[in-house]
Amino acid sequence: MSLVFSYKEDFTLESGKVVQGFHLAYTTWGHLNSARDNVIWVFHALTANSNPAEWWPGIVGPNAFLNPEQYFIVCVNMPSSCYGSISPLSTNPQTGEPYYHQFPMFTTRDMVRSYQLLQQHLGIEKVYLGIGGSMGGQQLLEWAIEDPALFENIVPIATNAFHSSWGIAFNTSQRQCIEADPTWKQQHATAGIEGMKVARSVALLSYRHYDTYQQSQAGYTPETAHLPVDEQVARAETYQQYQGEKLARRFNAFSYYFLSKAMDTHNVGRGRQSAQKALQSITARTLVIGISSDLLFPPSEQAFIAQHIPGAQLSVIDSFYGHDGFLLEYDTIIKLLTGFLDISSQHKQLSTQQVLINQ
Ligand SMILES: CC(=O)SCCNC(=O)CCNC(=O)[C@H](O)C(C)(C)COP(=O)(O)OP(=O)(O)OC[C@H]1O[C@@H](n2cnc3c(N)ncnc32)[C@H](O)[C@@H]1OP(=O)(O)O
Ligand SMILES: N[C@@H](CCO)C(=O)O
Repeated sequence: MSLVFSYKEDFTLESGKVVQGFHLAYTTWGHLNSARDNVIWVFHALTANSNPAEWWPGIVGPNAFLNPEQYFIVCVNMPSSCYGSISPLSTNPQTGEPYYHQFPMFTTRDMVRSYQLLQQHLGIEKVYLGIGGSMGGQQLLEWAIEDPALFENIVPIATNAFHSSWGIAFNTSQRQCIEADPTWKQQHATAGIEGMKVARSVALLSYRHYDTYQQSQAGYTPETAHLPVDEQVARAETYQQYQGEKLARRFNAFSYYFLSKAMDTHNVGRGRQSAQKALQSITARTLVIGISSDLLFPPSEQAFIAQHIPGAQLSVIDSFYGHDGFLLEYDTIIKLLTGFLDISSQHKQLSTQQVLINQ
């Protein structure tokens, strides 16, 4: 069910800026059981939406591993995204016009603080499993630190505790692409869209891997393969162009810009002594998953997370997809989740038995 949560009060962001209310588009699927202990909270990454069945169909959906028959599944469209939550395209109550460039950036911590208000609204006191990849994993870690008692299990995938200099450099280059678009300073919803196409093609270089391109984009497009060498067009060339066009059909340059800024500021250690200390405060059972060929969030970042969360397990999936493997390696992720959650439910039964025996 697609829903919208509206918060009417002032909401103060980490930056000190105040938004006069906000709204969150979210999806719920299934029913909260009487024990209120079947909640799965899924966090989406940069350009996805609040419907995980669309972008994680192997993992979430009817008859899938995370299914609405068994669980109450919640996913929120992150603030700044153009899929229904407060964003640069929303009306600024102070001017009556869209925010556009004046949008107050939501950090990953601000996002989580907005989700906490939705959590209260939904009457959720416990989350059985929090799961998310990339920027979704960043929010999950923030929340597991903000409110350690909330999560029973967490599975952060292909993510980090603070965004790396390498990641910030990639994001900066992408914002430079948008800034170089002559329409970017204009006040309309499609400003910067040509720049965003180039930004996406730069981003693809960090989401894929040398081997992904070698295996899926070798050679020349069939239409030009017979032409003289100076007229041939490489598959990798049209692929890069196509990916930019494809995103421009469904996304917005303002959202892209502010989300990439938010990712850059992600640091669970901010105001908490250090990232290590912050991670140490997590009490949820934790499985951290990495992708062996991830150039953007390399496995060393997941090793760092697992090293500092008490009792955390680490699994690295051997994949040639690169960072986007977290969206594509369904079968392996499900295998890992099965092992991890089986043990969790055994623990749950055990602790219930212990409670009964103690009584
Ligand atoms: C509201 C929503 O739609 S949200 C749901 C969609 N988006 C998201 O969820 C965001 C997360 N998902 C993603 O980032 C991506 O979908 C991924 C990573 C899961 C998969 O990426 P894809 O782009 O689908 O796969 P891949 O990299 O193999 O590219 C396939 C596409 O490129 C095209 N393509 C492949 N090679 C070439 C080439 N040489 N030249 C031109 N086009 C090419 C294919 O025809 C295909 O096009 P299509 O998507 O229009 O069918
Ligand atoms: N490919 C992902 C971003 C990588 O985290 C997306 O478009 O959301």
